[in-house]
Amino acid sequence: MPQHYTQGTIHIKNLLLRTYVGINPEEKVKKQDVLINITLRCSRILNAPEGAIDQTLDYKKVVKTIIPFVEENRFELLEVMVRQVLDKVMAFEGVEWARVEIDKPHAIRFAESVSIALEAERT
Ligand SMILES: Nc1nc2c(c(=O)[nH]1)N=C([C@H](O)[C@@H](O)COP(=O)(O)OP(=O)(O)OP(=O)(O)O)CN2
Repeated sequence: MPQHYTQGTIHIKNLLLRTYVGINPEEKVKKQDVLINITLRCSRILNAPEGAIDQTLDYKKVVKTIIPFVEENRFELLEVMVRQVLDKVMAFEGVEWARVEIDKPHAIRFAESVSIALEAERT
């Protein structure tokens, strides 16, 4: 007996990319690691028939959109990168809600990492 699935989320975990991010002069000439975690809610994944990739949200398309966007652009404020990545995720049809968190490892002396997270909901 099929269940009544209530909520489906896709988690893209620890996508490790390199890009220019920072306000300091040396950060504008040397790429740094950024670690991206994305959680998105999409009802299409609740009942997509087996093999019917066209009836769900293809998480590979999300990843393959984010990778070039992050690696081919330059960012100063981390929150601007988060907002712009979140906008890219929300642009996918079927995404109802999403959270993007981006870590900048070793951004601050004595701290393992600094991250900023933002969420958005389709209204
Ligand atoms: N909503 C879903 N989307 C996708 C699913 C899925 O099960 N549900 N599955 C896939 C693929 O199976 C993916 O997991 C593996 O695909 P692939 O090996 O092509 O991904 P890579 O990024 O490793 O491939 P590249 O060689 O780097 O292009 C996709 N979406």
